[in-house]
Amino acid sequence: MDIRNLRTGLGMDVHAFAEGRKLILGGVDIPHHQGLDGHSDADVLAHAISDALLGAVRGGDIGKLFPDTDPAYKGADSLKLLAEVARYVRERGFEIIDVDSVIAAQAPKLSPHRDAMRENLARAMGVPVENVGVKATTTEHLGHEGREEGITAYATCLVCRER
Ligand SMILES: Nc1ccn([C@@H]2O[C@H](COP(=O)(O)O)[C@@H](O)[C@H]2O)c(=O)n1
Ligand SMILES: C[C@@]1(CO)OP(=O)(O)OP(=O)(O)OC[C@H]1O
Repeated sequence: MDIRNLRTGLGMDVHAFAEGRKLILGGVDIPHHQGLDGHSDADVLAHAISDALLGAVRGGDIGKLFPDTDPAYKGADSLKLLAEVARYVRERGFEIIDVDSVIAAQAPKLSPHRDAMRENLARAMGVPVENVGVKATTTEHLGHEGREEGITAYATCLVCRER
């Protein structure tokens, strides 16, 4: 492998909490008194990872591929969008090597769901689960996450151009 073919990507996304919505993170339906608002299922983690991958291949961003004005994506399963992004990355000649992420959420406690999220994300991207990291942190009650107004997710990835 020629290291000059390596590319990194960085993604972040924020969604606000809303009553009467499900909380879907990494494709896991997490029990909570409120969920995240959005045009899609508002899976902020899947969106941040999608943007990291798109950034690494200079492929724009999730809103370019899946406009939030398009009724086709109303209530969309973001794991399916992530799988489409992974296919797009491969079509552009890149292999997905590694993905890491962190979710900033004051509540709920996310660590019990970590491995289920990793497995869903890995399956969607077609990579081994060992190559997908998910972490969680509170923001010590600071900012919109700390006030439980919303959740932020950050992701990085490493890809390699194969052809
Ligand atoms: N929503 C969250 C936030 C954090 N965790 C876990 O707790 C650990 C400590 O968090 P601090 O913000 O106090 O540093 C963190 O490392 C996570 O393991 C969590 O599960 N869910
Ligand atoms: C995923 C998409 C799909 O319409 O929907 P949203 O749930 O609005 O999520 P956001 O991260 O705000 O924008 C990306 C959109 O492409």
